[in-house]
Amino acid sequence: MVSTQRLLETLDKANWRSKASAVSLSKMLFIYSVALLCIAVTLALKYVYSYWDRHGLPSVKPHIPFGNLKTVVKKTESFGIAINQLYWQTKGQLAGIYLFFRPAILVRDAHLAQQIMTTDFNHFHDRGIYCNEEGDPFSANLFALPGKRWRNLRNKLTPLFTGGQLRGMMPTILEVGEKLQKHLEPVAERQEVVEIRDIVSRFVLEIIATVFFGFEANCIEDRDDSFSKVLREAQGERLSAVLRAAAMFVCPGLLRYTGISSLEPQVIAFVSEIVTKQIEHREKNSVTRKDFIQQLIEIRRGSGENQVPAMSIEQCAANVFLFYAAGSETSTGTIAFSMHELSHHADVMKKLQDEIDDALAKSNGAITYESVMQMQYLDLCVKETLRKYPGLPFLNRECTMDYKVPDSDLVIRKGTQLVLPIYGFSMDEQYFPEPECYIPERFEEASKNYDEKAYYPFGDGPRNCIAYRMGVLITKIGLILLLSKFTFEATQGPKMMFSSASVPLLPKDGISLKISNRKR
Ligand code: HEM
Repeated sequence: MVSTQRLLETLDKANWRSKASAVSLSKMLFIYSVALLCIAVTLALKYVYSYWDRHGLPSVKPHIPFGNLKTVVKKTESFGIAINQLYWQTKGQLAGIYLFFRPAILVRDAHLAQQIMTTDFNHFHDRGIYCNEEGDPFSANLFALPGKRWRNLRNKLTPLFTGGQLRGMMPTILEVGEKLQKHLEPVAERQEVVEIRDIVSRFVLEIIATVFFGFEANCIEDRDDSFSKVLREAQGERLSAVLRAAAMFVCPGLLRYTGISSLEPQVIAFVSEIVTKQIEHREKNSVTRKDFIQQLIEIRRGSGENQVPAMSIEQCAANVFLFYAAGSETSTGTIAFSMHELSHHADVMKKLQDEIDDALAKSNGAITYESVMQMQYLDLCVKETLRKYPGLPFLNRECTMDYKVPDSDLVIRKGTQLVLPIYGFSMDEQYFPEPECYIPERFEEASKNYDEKAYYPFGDGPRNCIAYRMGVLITKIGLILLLSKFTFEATQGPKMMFSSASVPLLPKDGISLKISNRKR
C-alpha cells in the first residue's frame, strides 16, 4: 500500500517536474526567438542604413528607424524644412540620405539638378512616388504616373493650360475677385487686422471650385462652406493626412501592401461625387459650359475617335483633385508670402501700387489679361517671392536608367530616389546674393543678379508644372485686387517661422496684417 502511494507520489513529482521543465523550455524558446528576432532586425537595419557606406557616397548619419526624418516624426520640422536642413548639413555635389528606410540622394548642385530635369530627363522621367491605378485610382494622377502612362496623360491635359484657356478663365477669376474686394471693404473701413493667408486661400479655393469642379462654392463669405471644409481637411495639418502624404514619398510600398488609400476616404467620396455628377449631367443633357470639366468631357469624347484609351470618370476626378491639391496651396502661399514681404518693404509696396494704378488707369479700371502681363514690377515681385518661398521646397525624381554622374566616377543606379532641394538653392548665396533680403530687382533683365541655372520654382524640363501660367496669373490677379484698393501694415516681425506640419512651407502663426483703404 505504502509503496504504491510512494510510487504515485514519485510519479506525480516527475510529472510536475516534466511540466515545469516543459514550461521553462517554452520560456527559453520564446526568449531565444525574441533575441534572434532582435538580432535579425538589428542586422537588417544596419544593412539598410549602411547602404551609402557600401556604395561609397558620403551620407548623413541616420537615426533608427527614422533615417534622416526624425524631426518630421517628432513634429518639430516639416518635411520641406527637414530636407532644407539636410542641404545645409552636407557638403559636395551629392549626399546620401535616408527617407525613413529608403536611401535617396540629395542633389546639392543646382546645375546638376537642372541637368537631371532637362537634358538628362530620359534617365529621370518618373517621381517614384506611390501610384496604384487598380487598388487606389485616385493615386494614379498626372503627378504620380510613371513612364508612358504619364506622357500620354500629359499630352491629353496640356491643351487645358494654354494662353487661350487662361483668357477664358479671366471672367471667373474676376468675378471671384469682386467678391473678395467686397468682403474686405468693411474690414478695411474699420482698419482691422486680418489673417491674410486664410482670406487668400478662400479666394483661390473659390476660383478652383468654379473653374475645375464646375461648382458654385461660397468660400469667401462662408468659412465653413462644405467645399472648403472637406478639401481643407484633405490637405490640412491633420496627422492622418500628413502621414498619408509623407508615405506617398518615403514608403510607397507601405500604402500598396497595407491597402491604405493615399487620401482620406471621405475626400475621395466627396470629390468623386461632384465630378461624376457634373460629367454625367452634362453628357446626358448636352449642357456646355466654358470651364475645365467641359474640357475634360471634350477629351473623353476625343479619346474614342483618336483610338487613344478614354479617360474614365474616376481618372477625371483624380486629376481634378490633383489640380486642386497642386494649385491651391502653391498659389495661396505665393500671394500671402508676397503680402508679408510687401508689408515689411514699404518702398516695394509703393512702387508696385503705382504700377498697378498706372496700368488700371490705361484700361479704364479693368483688369485684363494683357494689362496683367504688362506689369513688369509685379512680375519681378512674384519671382522674388517664389525664390524666397518656393511653392514646393524640394522636387524629386527617380532614376529610371543607370546614370553616370558627369565629371565623376559615381553611377546612380536605376530605382534610386533623388531629392532636389530648391529651397536650399534659393537661400544659398552662391546662387542668390543676399538671399535673406527681398530684392525683386535681382530679376531685372538688364541687371540680373542671380544664377539662372539655380532658379526653377515651377520645376524644369518635360515634367515641370503643367499649369505654371495659371499659378502666376491667379497670384498676380490676387495681388492686383488687394493692392489696388487697400494698403497693408505688418503686425508681426519680418522673420518667417514655418509650421512643422505639412510638406509645403506654411507660416507657423499665419500672416496677420492691418488692412485699410488706400488714400489717393
Ligand atoms: C504659384 C503656383 C504654383 C507653383 C509654385 C507650382 C509649382 C510646381 C512644382 C515645383 C511642380 C513640380 C515640378 C517638377 O517636379 O519639375 C509642379 C507640378 C505640377 N503642378 Fe504646379 N505650381 C503652381 C500652380 C499650379 C496650378 C494652379 C496647378 C493646376 C491647376 C498646378 C498643377 C501641377 C501639376 C498637375 C503638376 C505635375 C506635373 C507633371 O508631373 O506632369 N500647379 N508645380
